[in-house]
Amino acid sequence: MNYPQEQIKPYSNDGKKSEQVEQMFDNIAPAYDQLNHTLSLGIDRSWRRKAINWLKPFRPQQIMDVATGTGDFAILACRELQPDQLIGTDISEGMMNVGREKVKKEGLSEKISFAKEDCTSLSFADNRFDAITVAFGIRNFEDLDKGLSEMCRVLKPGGHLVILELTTPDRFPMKQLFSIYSKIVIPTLGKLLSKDNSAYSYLPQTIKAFPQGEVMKNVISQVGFSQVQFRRLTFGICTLYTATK
Ligand SMILES: C[S@@+](CC[C@H](N)C(=O)[O-])C[C@H]1O[C@@H](n2cnc3c(N)ncnc32)[C@H](O)[C@@H]1O
Repeated sequence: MNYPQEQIKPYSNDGKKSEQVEQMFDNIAPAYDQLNHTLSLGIDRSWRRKAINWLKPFRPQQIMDVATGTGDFAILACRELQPDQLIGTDISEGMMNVGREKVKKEGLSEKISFAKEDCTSLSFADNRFDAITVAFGIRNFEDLDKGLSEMCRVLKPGGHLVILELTTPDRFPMKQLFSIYSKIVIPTLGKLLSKDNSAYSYLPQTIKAFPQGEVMKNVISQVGFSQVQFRRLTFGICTLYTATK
């Protein structure tokens, strides 16, 4: 299926979305961590914890963190879940280079490795991982169905998927407040701190266009996952989706 966010590109209507997304994240990589925690007022840390806590009872040993970026989720997941191996994958080497440094500083290089992989066409064998995590990345995929199908393919039967994604609150007054925040605060601060004029306009546009809640639950189910559930966090600014293969 075609989804509206797949047509939204950071820089130009021409050219491949994935190439523009890669270039955008390479550009903003040095500023990403600071901007991320500033724009979310630090709440992203508690969202990440909730996602990881959901995985705890399953004790996954082989984990892939898709769209791992600068590795925040991978590092926390490694500390909390103590897997044998965690592979962070992403299309942006710029983002992963920041992550590689952080992993080294944290003394986790034995456990966490990084690999350049586009999630819509993964090089891993079928049934390779016990768990797959994706935090704030899936919205950028050029082909959402393909990305989800690939995750399903490389997950073991009975393995678990957890997705965190930004969403739009649907109730007063958070709906109105979030609208102002995403139209004014995010692009202005983003432009100032990242020096990329387009990146932080692209961000709110894709949040608005991306399938949410029940619609997203159906999208995840249709590629082959079962027991798909979702939970809105912080008035619906973020949604946690969980599923089993
Ligand atoms: C907003 S960042 C999120 C980074 C990290 N997961 C976090 O929680 O901070 C989104 C990441 O998704 C990556 N990404 C976008 N499209 C991708 C794709 N098709 N396959 C893999 N990674 C992708 C980007 O390069 C970027 O690093």
